[in-house]
Amino acid sequence: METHEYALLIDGDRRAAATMTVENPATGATVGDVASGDAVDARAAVAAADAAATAWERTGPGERETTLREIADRIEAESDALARLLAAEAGKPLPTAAGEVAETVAQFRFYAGAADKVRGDTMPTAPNRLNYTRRRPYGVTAHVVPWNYPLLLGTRGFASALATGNTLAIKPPSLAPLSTMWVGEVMAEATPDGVVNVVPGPGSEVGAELVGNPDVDAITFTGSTGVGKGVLEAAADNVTSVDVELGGKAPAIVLSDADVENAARGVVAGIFSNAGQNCVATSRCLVHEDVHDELVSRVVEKAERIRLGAGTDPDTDMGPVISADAKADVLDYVDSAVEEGATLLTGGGAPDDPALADGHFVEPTVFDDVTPAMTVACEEIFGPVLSFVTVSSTAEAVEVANDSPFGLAAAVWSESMDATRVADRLDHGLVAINTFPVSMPQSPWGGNKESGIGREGGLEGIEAFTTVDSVVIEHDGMEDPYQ
Ligand SMILES: NC(=O)C1=CN([C@@H]2O[C@H](COP(=O)(O)OP(=O)(O)OC[C@H]3O[C@@H](n4cnc5c(N)ncnc54)[C@H](O)[C@@H]3O)[C@@H](O)[C@H]2O)C=CC1
Ligand SMILES: O=C(O)/C=C/C=C(\O)C(=O)O
Repeated sequence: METHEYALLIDGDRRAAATMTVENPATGATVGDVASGDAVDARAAVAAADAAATAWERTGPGERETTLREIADRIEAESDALARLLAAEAGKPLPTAAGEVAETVAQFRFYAGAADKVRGDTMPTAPNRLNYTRRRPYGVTAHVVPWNYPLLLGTRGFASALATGNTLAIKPPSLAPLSTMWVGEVMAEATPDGVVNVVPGPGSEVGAELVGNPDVDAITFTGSTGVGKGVLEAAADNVTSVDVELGGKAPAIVLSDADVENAARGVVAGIFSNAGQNCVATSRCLVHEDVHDELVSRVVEKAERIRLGAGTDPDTDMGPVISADAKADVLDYVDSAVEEGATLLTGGGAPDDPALADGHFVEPTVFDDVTPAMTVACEEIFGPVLSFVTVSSTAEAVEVANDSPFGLAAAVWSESMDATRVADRLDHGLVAINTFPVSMPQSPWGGNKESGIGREGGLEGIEAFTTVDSVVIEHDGMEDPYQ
């Protein structure tokens, strides 16, 4: 298979550095090599973005719209190859990778269309006075990107920041960095030098420098809650604007009047897509006792039909998890559930197929008899492990769903208005009814409580990357205040 090589991308230059090798988590085969930068490189990226900021802000929205459309067209033209690269480096099935590339293109087009719709307000104040607001880009924006949906999650920030006239310093994920490099190169080629800078490297060096650099004006970070709290502290030190999207423990609530087959499809897709490595993965299913048996049997039957394999194999339904460490963590959670008294219904280990022996595979795993206090019902697993918690009323389902430090996403299945009543009471930033949570370019995205601060996506992405200045005009001159 073709391999990919990427250098650091700073101020329009491709700069060499020590490299790190990227492996396919399904096979261990080398997918490519990427330069690994350090704090000095990250500072150079910020300096380049700072130097380019004023000129980029002063381009008209029409020019930025054209640029974003060019980027979208180019990614679309290369979408098959980019999807194959993403499938290889992240292990996700090709249709999932292709869907992520398609959404990347759609995000660039959405924000291209939004570039000339960044508006302010006029406010009534006093008879001879006009007060209006204008939105301005922050300036230099730092983007720390995760590996689970590097294109979808990265582009949400890249496209809205560029459309609103900001410049970018990007830290791709350390695992699966190559597709971010690809999109970074496309963006850099379409924009003046310094507008887009990309520095892969260790999070503790490159990421920490970007989020702690006083010349960065806004930060967007997606990743673990632990690292996210450190990012918030670094932002506080410099009083930098910051959005963080962190961990989750999404409840899938199935009420007694749900269409059980529809719910089973949604619960299975919600937990097993991307091998459960999804911050909105519906990893705890709060099922009403009246439909418990039917739902559980349908879910187990579907989980057992999922075909494991390499992302690049067209027969694959679910790929591996991202690394050997991730696999060990997921299997530790499985052990904890067994020790704490849950009933293992299917899966629970690595597959015994010798063809999968070189990959970090975990079987689709389903537990029943889970209580809300068990570790698997409380902590983010980031793997293909579903826990059934039985509830006996809608009120109990809402209480259990909200009793979590996380508040990112939830899903509700019901054929009645109970679905919207429940949605109304959930303290989660994203609620899906009769489907599972998915991202769309038009929709705001983000979490409550420890799942994050701020919203990106949709027109909220425009707000996330602009500051509001208020301008007051006195039409008839001032009275002398000292007379
Ligand atoms: N909300 C989400 O979508 C995601 C959640 N996670 C959660 O995090 C767990 C660990 O995954 P990781 O990729 O290791 O997440 P992480 O939080 O360690 O890393 C996320 C990104 O931050 C960077 N980073 C690391 N240390 C940093 C620092 N001090 N300052 C700035 N940036 C830094 C990393 O290089 C990476 O690009 C997962 O098992 C999952 O539970 C991970 C990825 C995405
Ligand atoms: O829309 C999807 O399929 C997945 C979206 C996942 C995220 O936004 C996330 O993990 O943060």
